[in-house]
Order: sequence, then C-alpha cells, then structure tokens
Amino acid sequence: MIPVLDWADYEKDLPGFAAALGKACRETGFFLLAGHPIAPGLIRQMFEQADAFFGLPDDEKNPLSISNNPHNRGWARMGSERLDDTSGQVDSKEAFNIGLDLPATDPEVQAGKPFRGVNVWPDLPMFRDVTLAYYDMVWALGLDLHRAIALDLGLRPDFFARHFSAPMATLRLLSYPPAQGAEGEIGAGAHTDYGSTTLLMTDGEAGLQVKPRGGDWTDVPLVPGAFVVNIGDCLMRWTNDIYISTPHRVLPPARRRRSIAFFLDPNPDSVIDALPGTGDPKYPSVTGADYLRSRLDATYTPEVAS
Ligand SMILES: O=C(O)CCC(=O)C(=O)O
Ligand SMILES: [Fe+2]
Repeated sequence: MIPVLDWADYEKDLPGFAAALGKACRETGFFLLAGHPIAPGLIRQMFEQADAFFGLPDDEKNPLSISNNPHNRGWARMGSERLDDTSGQVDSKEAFNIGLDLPATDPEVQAGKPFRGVNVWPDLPMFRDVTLAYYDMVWALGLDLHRAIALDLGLRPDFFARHFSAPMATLRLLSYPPAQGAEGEIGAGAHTDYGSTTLLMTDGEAGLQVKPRGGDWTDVPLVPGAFVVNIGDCLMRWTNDIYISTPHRVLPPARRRRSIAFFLDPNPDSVIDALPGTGDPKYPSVTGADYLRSRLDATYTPEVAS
C-alpha cells in the first residue's frame, strides 16, 4: 500500500520513476524513498546532534523557545503542541525547528517579512554545521523530487524550481518519550502536513501510522535508511486535489523515539493556484506564506503553551 521507490530509478529512468511517484501521490500520498544520496554518516550525525540538543537542561532551551519566535523557529517544549485539535489531547513530544538560514542583514529579514527570520542556535559546537549541511542536502533532494512531480503532472521538469528557490522549508528534530500508559496518550495527534512534501527520517522505532481514505490506521513499514515522503495540503491544493495529503499520527513509542522531518513549503511569495492542466480551480489563489500561517496558527495552542 505504501510503495517503496528507488532513487536509482530516478537516475536511470526518470519517466518510469515519475509514473510510480505519481501513482503513490494520487492513491495514498505516501511513499518510501530508498537508495537516496543523503549519506548515512550525515544522518547519524543528525541524530547525535538531536540527542545532544534534547539532552540540554530546560534553562538552556528556554531562551530558544518557539513561542517567542514569530518565524516558526526554535524549541517547542513538551506539551506545547496539539496536532489533532479535535481530540483535546496534547502531543507527547518536543521539537526544534530550523528554517532557511538567512543572515540578520538580509533585506527580507530586516523588512520583517513573514517566515524570514534568523535561526536560533543552542550552544553546541557541531549543531549548526551538521543541521545546515543536512538542510541543504534534503532541500536539493526535495527539489529533485519536484522534477519528477512536474513530469508526472505534464509540466516542464523545472516548473517548481522558482517556487522553491528560497523556500519556507523547516527542518524539525523530534523526540518522543516512551509511552507512559496514560489514557488517550498520543505522540503526535492525527494531522495532515501543511506544505508541499515532507521528507522524514526516523530512528527505526515504530509508531508512525497513516490512515488512507476509506481505510483504517496502518503502520508505516520500516525500511532502514529510507525516507518516508508524503504530500502536504499545499501540494494537494496546488494540484487541485489530484495529489492527496493523508492523515498520519505517531503512537506513544515503546522506547524513546527520534525523528527528523523536513517540511518543504514553497517560497513565501509563491502564488498557489491550480496547476496548468488540472481543471477548473477548486480553491482561490493564496500565497505560500498566508497559507502556512493559517495552518500554523491552528496548531499552537496558547492555553497549553507556557
Ligand atoms: O515523527 C514522525 O514520525 C512524524 C512526525 C509528523 O508527522 C509531523 O511532525 O508532521
Ligand atoms: Fe506530519
């Protein structure tokens, strides 16, 4: 049900890869990507840095809090998010967000444009270099995936390049504590992602489930080293609902679980209109920034954030 695509096919037979990807994006909105070019050593370093960060005492993480940050960067403490706002259940996880790394002198940062802030950094020697190296690699991989998406949708292969040239992409480190056994406990509540595509790496601990349309919750298979790739709501809207975003959640894990999500959202000024060839538009135009802001505002729950 969740197909495994092999990056070797992207290199050898792009049209064949694009067709398989297109089928997955239309049917389940999820696929696994094996054989990709992100080095295992870099992924290992990412998990080491995530462990170092989450192991810091709260008084070192507090100054980095996302709740004081207008640009969706920094530390989301345990109990500050509720991805499923219908359940009343707060997610049992903590997270750290890194955005496009712009200097404080960048004109868009100076102008206070939405999502154009500077990153905040913990005092850990390798953290910035490792996470930014990973950010750039996975951004490039996401762009390559959009070439296959374009091909599948009958667009020029480079159609999406200008929409992801300075994207609102967020690299998010996540840490889920072991299940406590409490009633209704959840790692991450049921939700769909907001952006175009998400590329997720996990540490192999089970917990991620998807709920295909008309189906029941099922475990996402574990394929060591493979990315879990899924379609977000923005790409669903952009494709005029030809591709689908699918609800997923994280159950409280048996052991501590870590994951690294890369949410690839378009440039803030990109206008999201039904793509050429997708029929009569079902949705009005919206900019990438307005769309993302509206979705984030629904996720952070001021009454539980402290
Ligand atoms: O940690 C995971 O496996 C998935 C997290 C997720 O779905 C999200 O943060 O949007
Ligand atoms: Fe998600």
